[in-house]
Amino acid sequence: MRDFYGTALANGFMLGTAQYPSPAILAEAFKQSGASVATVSLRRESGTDQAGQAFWQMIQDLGVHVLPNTAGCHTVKEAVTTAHMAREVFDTKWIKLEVIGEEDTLQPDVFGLVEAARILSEDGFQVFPYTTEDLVVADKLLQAGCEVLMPWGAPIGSGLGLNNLFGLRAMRAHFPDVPLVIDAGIGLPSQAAAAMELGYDAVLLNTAVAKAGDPVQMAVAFATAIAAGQMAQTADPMEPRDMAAPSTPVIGKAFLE
Ligand SMILES: CC(=O)[C@@H](O)[C@H](O)COP(=O)(O)O
Repeated sequence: MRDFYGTALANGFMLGTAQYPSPAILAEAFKQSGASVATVSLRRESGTDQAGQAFWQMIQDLGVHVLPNTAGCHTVKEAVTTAHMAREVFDTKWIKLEVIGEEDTLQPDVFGLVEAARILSEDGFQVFPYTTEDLVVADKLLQAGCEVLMPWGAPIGSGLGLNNLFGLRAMRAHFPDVPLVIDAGIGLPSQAAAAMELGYDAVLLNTAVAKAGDPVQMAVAFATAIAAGQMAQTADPMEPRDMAAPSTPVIGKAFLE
């Protein structure tokens, strides 16, 4: 697995912290799954009141890498301000940058995203941009200083999985050295496994775990699938072929060697 701004993660499971039935279930989902990164929205949780402080403390106590995000920001200014607040609260340079451009799909405003990425990178942030699978935008984000890209699987909260396999595969092939994370829209562990099999370095998801009937069990299922997908990828999977090929050996030739 590629490093994220020089940080090697124990696994490719990045888990969101919103919408759980209770803080105890959230904590247990992290503990049992071993997810290595927790992403936190500063705009949804109040950082100043007592409940907000307790929530931040609980996240810190999970002992995982914290990736604050700018979820809910619609302008460059909002996103940049939120990133600054996040750096103060969590004492980290990491920021998952979201600049939402369209309400029905929560599609990123890629123009605002590139601008905000440049401003934050120049200010010393290590930016994880939530983007589409557009290769031109990806290039602009890299030029703006991003060293990680996070293309969407599908719209946030949709659970539709990997909507554009061609685009996601092309992105992996086009940027072989860039750490890539599928962010958003993942509904099932099998989709997360497929992302890792494509050669992605991590998967970030929230809704599919938090909204499951049993979030803890679902988090473990995702952790298992992500590990399996990564293991399969490094085992050099076979190339699919159009024609049949007998898998039963001819007599007297059981092995290739
Ligand atoms: C938590 C977070 O950062 C979300 O904005 C993220 O994109 C996850 O999306 P899903 O809820 O679709 O998994």
